[in-house]
Amino acid sequence: MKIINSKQIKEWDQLTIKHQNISSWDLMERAVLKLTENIVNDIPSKAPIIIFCGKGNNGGDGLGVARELEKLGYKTLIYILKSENYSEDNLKNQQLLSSNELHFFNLNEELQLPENSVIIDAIFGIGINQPLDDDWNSIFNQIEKSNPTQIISIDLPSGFIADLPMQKYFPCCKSNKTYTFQVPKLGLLFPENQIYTDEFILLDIGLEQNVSNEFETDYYFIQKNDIQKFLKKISKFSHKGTFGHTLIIGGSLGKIGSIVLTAKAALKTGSGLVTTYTPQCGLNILQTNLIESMSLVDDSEKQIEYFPEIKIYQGVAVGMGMGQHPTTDANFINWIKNQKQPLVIDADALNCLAKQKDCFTLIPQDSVLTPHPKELQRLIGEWENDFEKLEKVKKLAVFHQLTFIIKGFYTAVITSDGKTYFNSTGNWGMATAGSGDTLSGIIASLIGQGYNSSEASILGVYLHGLAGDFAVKKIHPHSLIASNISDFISEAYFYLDSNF
Ligand SMILES: NC(=O)C1=CN([C@@H]2O[C@H](COP(=O)(O)OP(=O)(O)OC[C@H]3O[C@@H](n4cnc5c(N)ncnc54)[C@H](O)[C@@H]3O)[C@@H](O)[C@H]2O)[C@@H](O)CC1
Ligand SMILES: Nc1ncnc2c1ncn2[C@@H]1O[C@H](COP(=O)(O)OP(=O)(O)O)[C@@H](O)[C@H]1O
Ligand SMILES: [K+]
Repeated sequence: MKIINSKQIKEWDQLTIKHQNISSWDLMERAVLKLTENIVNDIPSKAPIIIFCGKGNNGGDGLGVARELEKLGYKTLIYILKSENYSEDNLKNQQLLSSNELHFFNLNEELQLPENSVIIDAIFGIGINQPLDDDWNSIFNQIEKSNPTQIISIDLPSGFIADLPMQKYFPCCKSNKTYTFQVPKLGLLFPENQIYTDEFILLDIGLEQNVSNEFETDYYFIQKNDIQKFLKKISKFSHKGTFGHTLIIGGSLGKIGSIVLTAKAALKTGSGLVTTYTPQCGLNILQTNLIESMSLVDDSEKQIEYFPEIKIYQGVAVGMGMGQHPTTDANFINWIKNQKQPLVIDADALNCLAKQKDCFTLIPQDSVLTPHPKELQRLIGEWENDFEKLEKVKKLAVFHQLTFIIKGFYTAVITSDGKTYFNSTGNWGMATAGSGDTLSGIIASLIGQGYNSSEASILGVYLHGLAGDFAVKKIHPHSLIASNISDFISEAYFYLDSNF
């Protein structure tokens, strides 16, 4: 699914109105019904509800929801911003409510807000592209002080600017949940913006799909149907060779577990053969814990000193648990600069590269780098905000023809053609030791199975998160450990095979 900016969404609304031969009111009514249908599941039937409405169409949505909730027997208190210029559909919605139900407010007013209410925030949506006046802080503070049981935002937390960096001092309503229409808004996907809403939920309001080609973007949100489109078909004549031979290079004394995890993930993702290359201390551990894998060992007991020939392998991952012994570091650099085939580069291999000047020139084209935020910062230096981070990485990806995976919630895959794919699967239970090692194994396996680096990264990140999501249905997120993720890759595949 494409992620487009606020201006494009407004154009999309207009094109939908034209192509579907409906009015803007009809579209708002669709939004209102979808919102109500969802919001009623969030609200206990007796809960006091306060709906804050602005003067534009976001306020119009809020007023419409108030009307529908009242029809269902809920009691609502409606506050609407006093204004001279309401949007047409906002006014029409006001007229459908009796005037004594509407409380008009000014920014400098003390409001009478009952405590422990559910607040619906429909003041601003995608209609703002600059920060709100500081005066808004008084309203947002009063909302917060009233101890609401939950705050639900419509389309965006009011004051949130979706397409530009937010500054902590910009006034903004902070909510527990945001129902956002049709497509995710870019800023909602950034880790630095998690303070504005705990989660967002997409609501499909039937914007015209036939016109979505009109909108150019470099940003995508990856869901099941996107992934299904590029899954390879399997022939019944397939054999071990079809699914590739994956090599996992890494480990050091005390960190062999990371290689067990990576190799297990590669096997569970479907590699035909998996070989590991570790220092000697890894041999017994691997041969005992993962009998399906084959082991090669370095001459050295505790850390890798000589890196292997990799030509016969179709997928190669390097760096997990490798440590940063000076000999390992020096020989890794000598080795990598002579490689021609794409590698999945993780953990200590990234840390080692980060110590080199112009490190990206040493990496074979089409390689995949999988840094977590700290590793990324070592590689590219500081960034001011997440927009700048993405721009920095995009430039490097295009210039050096690499794929970067920035890990976290909504992991971002930045490909060598400058596009960014945000992942929609995964959960906090996956913030556990070795979860990244598992991801590297999945991606190396997919490259071994013939996916190109971008496809393997997008699919791998999705599969990893999905396996984690299936895992937490059976295992509490606190108790989830990395090897559990691999155990649920099978469930993830079943789900992708299905059409529901
Ligand atoms: N037909 C449509 O176009 C649909 C629109 N929808 C809703 O409409 C919203 C967009 O509506 P609007 O375009 O009216 O925008 P908003 O309702 O988000 O805000 C617009 C109002 O805010 C004022 N404003 C803008 N920047 C400001 C600032 N920095 N400080 C103070 N005031 C500012 C504008 O003057 C205008 O009155 C969406 O977020 C969504 O909730 C939905 O009903 C779906 C259909
Ligand atoms: N809160 C979260 N939500 C979703 N995924 C997460 C979350 N926290 C971590 N992850 C995922 O878990 C993995 C952690 O990787 P990493 O930090 O490299 O772990 P390790 O070094 O222990 O293997 C990444 O794929 C990341 O996207
Ligand atoms: K809002």
